[in-house]
Formats: sequence, structure tokens, C-alpha cells
Amino acid sequence: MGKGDLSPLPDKGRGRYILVIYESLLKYAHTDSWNRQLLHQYCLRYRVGIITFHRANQNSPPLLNLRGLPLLLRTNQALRDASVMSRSPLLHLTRAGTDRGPLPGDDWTTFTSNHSSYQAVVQARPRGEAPVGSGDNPVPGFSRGLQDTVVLDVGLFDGVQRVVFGHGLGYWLHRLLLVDAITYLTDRKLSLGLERHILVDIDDIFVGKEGTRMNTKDVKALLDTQNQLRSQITNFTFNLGFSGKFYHTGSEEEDDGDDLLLGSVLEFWWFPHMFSHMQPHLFNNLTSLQEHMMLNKDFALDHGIPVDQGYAVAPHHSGVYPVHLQLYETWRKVWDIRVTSTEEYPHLKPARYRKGFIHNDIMVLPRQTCGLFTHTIYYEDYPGGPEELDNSIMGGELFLTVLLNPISVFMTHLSNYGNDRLGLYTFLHLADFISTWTHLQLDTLPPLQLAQKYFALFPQQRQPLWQNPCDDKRHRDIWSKEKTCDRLPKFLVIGPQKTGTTALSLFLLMHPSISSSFSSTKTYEEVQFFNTNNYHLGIDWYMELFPLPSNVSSDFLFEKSSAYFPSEDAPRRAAALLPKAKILTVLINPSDRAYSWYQCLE
Ligand SMILES: Nc1ncnc2c1ncn2[C@@H]1O[C@H](COP(=O)(O)OS(=O)(=O)O)[C@@H](OP(=O)(O)O)[C@H]1O
Repeated sequence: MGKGDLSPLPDKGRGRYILVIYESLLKYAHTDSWNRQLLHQYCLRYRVGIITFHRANQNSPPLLNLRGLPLLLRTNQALRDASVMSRSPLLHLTRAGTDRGPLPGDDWTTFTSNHSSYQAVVQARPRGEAPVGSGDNPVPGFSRGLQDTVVLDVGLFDGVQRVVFGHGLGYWLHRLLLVDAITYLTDRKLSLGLERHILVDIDDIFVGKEGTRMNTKDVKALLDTQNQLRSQITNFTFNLGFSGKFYHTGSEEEDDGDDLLLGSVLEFWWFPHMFSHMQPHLFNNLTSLQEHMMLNKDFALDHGIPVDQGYAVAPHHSGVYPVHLQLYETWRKVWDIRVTSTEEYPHLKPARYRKGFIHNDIMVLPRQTCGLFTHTIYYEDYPGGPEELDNSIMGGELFLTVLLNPISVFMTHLSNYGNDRLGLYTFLHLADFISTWTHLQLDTLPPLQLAQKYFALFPQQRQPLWQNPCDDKRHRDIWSKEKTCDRLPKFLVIGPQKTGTTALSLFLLMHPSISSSFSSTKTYEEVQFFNTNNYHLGIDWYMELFPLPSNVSSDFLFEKSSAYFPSEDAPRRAAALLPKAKILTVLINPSDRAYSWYQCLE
């Protein structure tokens, strides 16, 4: 960076950044003195801390003195037994303890300082015999034995607080400590809090093929595990999703398992699937969907399954997203459903972008992934090896999912509670790992309360953002064959009002390949979809206002809504549904427009 290259730090007298993260400690230390002074002044004035990492490479000198910081680095070390210091003020989520065994890689950096500003957050031991610089040939400045791998600079040296990591974020403990470092350095302004809510759904109750279902021993193990989990997850209760048609369709032992599940009906929570596990988007007729749903409700009533939980899940996310209006209607009518969950909104991947939304008064929660899939998985045959699952639980993806999401809804399947009972294994070990390493307070809330909590935490997610169902293969597969994505405009005339947009539309319509939306009294001639509450009626409603094009590639559908121009919502919504649409706007002398508007109001 040269003089003046640092992006402007203050903005209108306020600090623009709450925290500074340098991926590379050396880049930070070697910043030229002009920029470094600017950064320093900024950090002091706005009480902003710095997080930085040192990743050694083959060319790193074994010892490194940093310019301007009283910190000596010793690089490329192999370490073991990382211990988190219980007295470190950095700890918030993290619980002190020792991660026994070798640390990944042999390129660790450790730190030493002769200044009292630096405190160890994590220490580790050199791995193996006679580490470099020990024994007869000690490196000056380093004691043998425990080495500091993460240090906190409390600001006594130059007023700036820093957290310095001696390796990257590949090591799970660093990811956990990063969250704490952010909390600490921002004075808890950026903090995730300690509460985490976890709901574990077990789908396909009664659905599995003979030989893969739960027998009575499996059901007893389920009950025992549920009790065990309650010591770490308050009120933990498995949430069972059932399709009544398949009740008693297993082997004799599995049918006994079904009976034991129903004999313990009040020990669990229950939610309906479709009676025969059919995908709701295959039903276009409301009445037949309703009849089919009623079969599952009758089954529930016959077997004493509570029907008032207000939560349901659709097989393969069908109908939830992309929204199949018929499903929402029928769920409300038959079951009074208020909550569902899906992995599909806005897309399956990346998982961290999954969101919730509310449609037709049904709250749709995002569902997280826990590495157990719809089919039976045996521990030894886990994709990538059993260590994949263990790593995910012990500091990897599954652990991070719970760490970073205040609310996690996990979907698992019946067959992973029989066979190797990998579902039980996963959640027992996860709860154990979380309580060993964190101060997180885990609980399970009934779905309705969970959803209310979710949308109180993330109110901006209440409003959906519709996408084109045909732009994603997974979505296309659960989009009704009787529906199309062709009835969407290729261009929009967006106004502003009183600029001659009606005339422009009429001229455009003279072209034989151009058609517009139907004008309707419902919509006061203009569709006004992206800028009003019409948007909440969904894309089926929108598409029905367009003719079916006779030739998809050469026909041009459009709509003109002149109030799109000043709308704050319209650009974002239109870009999500019609990312390739062209936009036509008419700009005229503002005084002409104002006069025309004035005449209109007269
Ligand atoms: N060809 C052409 N060129 C320029 N201006 C034209 C044209 N045709 C119509 N007009 C004038 O446009 C005004 C109506 O604009 P809009 O159709 O955009 O109005 S609306 O917002 O849809 O209500 C309206 O303006 P005022 O007559 O001043 O009210 C129309 O007369």
C-alpha cells in the first residue's frame, strides 16, 4: 500500500469500520508508516481493535521480530495439546480446556513478548522430541515447553487492542475463538449471544422400506437418547414426521417398533407429511390435495397423534419453495399449519445463505444440514469415511452451524435411527462437544414458538424474494408440470408516471411479437406487482396476468407499471425474479411531468 491507499476510515465524523481484520500479520506490520499511523489514529479514536493471523511458509525465517510491535515470532513449528487459558478475558462463547493431540500441520507460529500487554489465549506444546531451538541450543527469548499460539494484546503497549493467531482458520478452535475475538474487540456490539435453539425433525416415520426401519430396540434407544440429551439441551424432544399410509408395512419386528412409537406418542412431538408421501406440487386441484391430506389427519386422529402443533413438512420440499399456492391453502385449511421449514430458499447452496420467509401466514424456517441424508448411512461407510462425520461434529461444519445460527432446524430420517442409529450418535456427540467447548445454552422450542423467535430475530426476512422456479434444476423438479415459467415479461416499462408510458406501451403493442399483461380491474389496469402488496400474492398470480406466448423465443411479453420507477422494493424484487429483463424508462423535463401530474390531480 502506498501513501493514501488506505480506504477512507471515518465517514461524516463517524468510524466506518467497527473492527479491522488483517488476513496477514506481516502485511499489517509492513504497512508503510503513513498508512499505519492513520490506521493507528483511527483505532485509538474510535476504539477499534485489530485481528490478524500469521501463516508461515517454507521461506519464513525461523525467528521474526515485528516492526513496531514488541512481538517475537517463531515459525514453522509442529505442536500438540492446544490449551485455552481459563483466565483469558477474550473468552465468551469458548470454554477453557485442552484439545489433546497434534495440531493440524507443522507450520505453526508461536509468539513471545517482553511487554505485559500480551497475554496468552491459547498455548500448545512442541510436538515430538527435541524441537528446534531447544535442549543444548535454546533459541533466545523462547522458553521450552508451552508456547503461545494465540495472543491478546490488551492495548497497554500503544493503546490498540489486538488478537493475533499463529495459524489460519483451518483449525476449528480458531474459528470459535474468532467469534469471541470479534465479540471482545467490538465491546459486544457484534455478538451472537449464548442462546441456541435446536429442533431435530425425524422424517419418514413409517415410510422406510422393510429392513431399514426402527424396531422396538431402536425406539427404546430413541427414548433413552432423548432423555440423555435433555441434560444438555433443555426440553429436547424429537419431532416426528409421519405418513400414515405406511404404518405397519415393515417386518414383524419393525411393526412392533411402529406400535412402540405410537405407544409412546406423547413422549415426542409429531408433524404431518403427506399420507402417502406424495409431493404436493403434483396436486393442482385443491379438493384432491385436501382429500389426500385428510387421510393423514384421520390416521393421526385414529392413533392418538396430536394434530395441533401447527407444523408440517412437505416431501422433498415440494410446494414450500417454489411456492405451490395450493399447498399453503390446504395446509391452513386441513391442519391449521403456521410453520414449515425448507432447505430450498433461496437455494440449497451455499447453506449459509438460506433464509426464511412468510407466505399466506405460514412461517417458513430455513433448515440446516447435518450430514445425514435420506438413505441409511452406516458409520463405517460414511461418505468420505467416518472421520468426516466426526470432524463435522467436533469443530467442523455441524458444530459451526450451531455456533453461528441462533436457530437450527435439522432434518434427519427414520432409517438413521434404526440400523447404525447414526442420528443418535450425531446429536449425542454434538451436544457433548458443544458443552465441553462452549458456554452455549441449548434448548428445543416447539416449532410455533421457534418460528416466532426466528422472525423476531430476523424481521427483515419476513418478506419473501421470489425467484424464477425454472432457473434452478432442483426447483424446476418440484414445480408443477401444469405451470410454466414462460409467462414472465422480457421487459418492463417502469415509468415514471406521466411521462407518456401509456402511449409508449400502445406503440410497442403494434409490433406483432409484442404482448403485454392483461389489464384488469383488480390491478387498476397496471399490474403493480413489484411495488405493492400484490407481490405477496405470489408469482402464480403474476403469471396469470400474462398470455401464454405462442413462441417463447420470439415473443416478447412486457408489463408497464409506471409506479415501479420511484419504488424502493421494485428494483430488488424485479432483479430477483427477472434477472435478464430489460428495463424501459421515459425521462422528460421534470416540469412537464409535474404539470401533467398536477392536471391529473385537479
Ligand atoms: N406521444 C407522446 N409523447 C409525449 N407525451 C405523450 C405522448 N402521448 C401521450 N403523452 C402524454 O403523457 C402523459 C401521460 O403519461 P403516462 O401515460 O405515462 O401517464 S400514467 O402515469 O400512465 O398515468 C399525458 O400528459 P398530459 O396530457 O400532460 O397529462 C399524455 O398527454
